[in-house]
Amino acid sequence: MKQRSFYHLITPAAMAAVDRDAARSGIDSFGLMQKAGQAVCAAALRLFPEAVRMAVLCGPGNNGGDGYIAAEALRLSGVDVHVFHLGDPALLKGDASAAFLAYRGKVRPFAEYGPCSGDLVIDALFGAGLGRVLDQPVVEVIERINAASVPVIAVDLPSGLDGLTGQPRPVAMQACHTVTFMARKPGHLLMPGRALCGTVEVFDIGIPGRILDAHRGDVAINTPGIWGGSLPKLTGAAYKFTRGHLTVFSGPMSATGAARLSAMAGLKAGVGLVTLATPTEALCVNSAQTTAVMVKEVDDLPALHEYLKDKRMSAFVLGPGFGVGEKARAFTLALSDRKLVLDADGISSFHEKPEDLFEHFAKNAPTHLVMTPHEGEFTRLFPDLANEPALGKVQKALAAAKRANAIVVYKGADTVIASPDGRAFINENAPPWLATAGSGDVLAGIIGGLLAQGMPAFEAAAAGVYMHGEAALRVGEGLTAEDLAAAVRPLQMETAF
Ligand SMILES: NC(=O)C1=CN([C@@H]2O[C@H](COP(=O)(O)OP(=O)(O)OC[C@H]3O[C@@H](n4cnc5c(N)ncnc54)[C@H](OP(=O)(O)O)[C@@H]3O)[C@@H](O)[C@H]2O)[C@@H](O)CC1
Ligand SMILES: [K+]
Repeated sequence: MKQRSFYHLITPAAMAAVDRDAARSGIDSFGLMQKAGQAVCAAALRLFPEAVRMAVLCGPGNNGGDGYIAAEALRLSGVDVHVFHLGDPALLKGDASAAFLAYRGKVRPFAEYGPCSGDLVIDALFGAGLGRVLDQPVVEVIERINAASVPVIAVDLPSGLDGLTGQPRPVAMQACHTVTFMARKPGHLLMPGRALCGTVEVFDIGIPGRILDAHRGDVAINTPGIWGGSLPKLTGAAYKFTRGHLTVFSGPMSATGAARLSAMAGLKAGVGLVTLATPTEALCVNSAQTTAVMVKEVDDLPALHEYLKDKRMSAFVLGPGFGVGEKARAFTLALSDRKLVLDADGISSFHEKPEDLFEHFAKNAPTHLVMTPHEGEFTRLFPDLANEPALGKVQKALAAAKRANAIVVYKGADTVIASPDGRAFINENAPPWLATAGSGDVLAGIIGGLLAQGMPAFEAAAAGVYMHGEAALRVGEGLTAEDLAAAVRPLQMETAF
């Protein structure tokens, strides 16, 4: 697929390999550095023409080299440039050394830099080559710059930010703008990295696409450009039974709202029929509150087995408001050969023995289980992964997906959708106001609706997360989960570019 490479992210390690291959293929690596530094200069002049002085902080590697190129270009533009070097500039090697020699201004030791009002900081300390936790003196300067709130333009990555995990090591520069090269890295999208980068500009320094493609992994931005072709298609011959039948399990009398939100969202996502499977005690309240959604009593396991005899029931959502406990476990396991979205209480019910869940779904190939844990639920089911500081959110979600043989939607401002086959997407279209009570119930319903219409599980989960973000953007700030469910729309192929 031609456009595929555009959406893929590149890890810092892969970028280093790209760098090596570019040099081997005869591309002038100093020329790349010059273009990178010039792009940083252009961003500084464009965004901060009023800066009183520009302080360029240069580190010991090629990120520092970009800083020297930018500094010289700024100096030639008449800017009052002050360069501070971390370490001994005489130790610079290769292109970075050449960039240092090309700079015609004065260089002072890093420790002499103190932020002043009117400064613009150009942060060229560390980029993709950050290999360990920062030393204390560097930590202190970064903290001082962050506390002074002077604007910072970061070269490639805010220094201290791990480009793979999006985590600070242990602190990172707070940038208002980041200029990166050729492609974003996972750390530009994952939190808190995304917030530390400010706006991210991807500048093309001219590395051929074939070299980038050779090193791209399986992590991409969650966008219709990748999975749009798998979206349900409405044909003239469609009628309600050909558009799938979603079942959402309701909780007891006192907790029915969550399941109704899921049911409504599933319907809005385009599924032909939605049934709320409800305990008898909640029948009246569910019947009184639904119109397009049908209601059916399913009280216990025998009733569920009876219900499942109808093979037209194409997908299920279990968890929102359902209640944690034995009934949730038994219902989930009874659904192990069906397409299932397991959310909320459905996930938490396996807190004590997650292996029971994993074993029952282990043989499905390809998987048709989608789990949608938020941070707390993820920790309940995968405590070892959640508490492993060396792993980023993508690696955690991928490891969980493999262990559970499930699509894992690890929710948050930077929701990661991971597949047991090693593919992962990072979502970026969710506005902050999406973090509201009931929002997760709506998401589970959308994904269930897409599963019921025949979309493969990974693509359904990714598209569901994207449509959830779109619905929140459509409603705007101050949304409630009811507004959100009502604003869900099937994604049209025209918008799936
Ligand atoms: N990709 C491309 O095609 C292009 C890439 N370009 C640019 O190159 C950048 C990557 O350059 P890079 O590989 O030299 O890494 P960089 O970030 O400068 O750091 C490495 C240095 O830091 C050191 N060091 C590491 N961690 C440390 C710590 N915690 N505390 C202290 N020191 C630490 C490390 O030391 P060492 O580990 O070797 O002892 C080494 O000296 C990339 O971000 C982009 O800006 C552009 O020029 C255009 C073309
Ligand atoms: K940097």
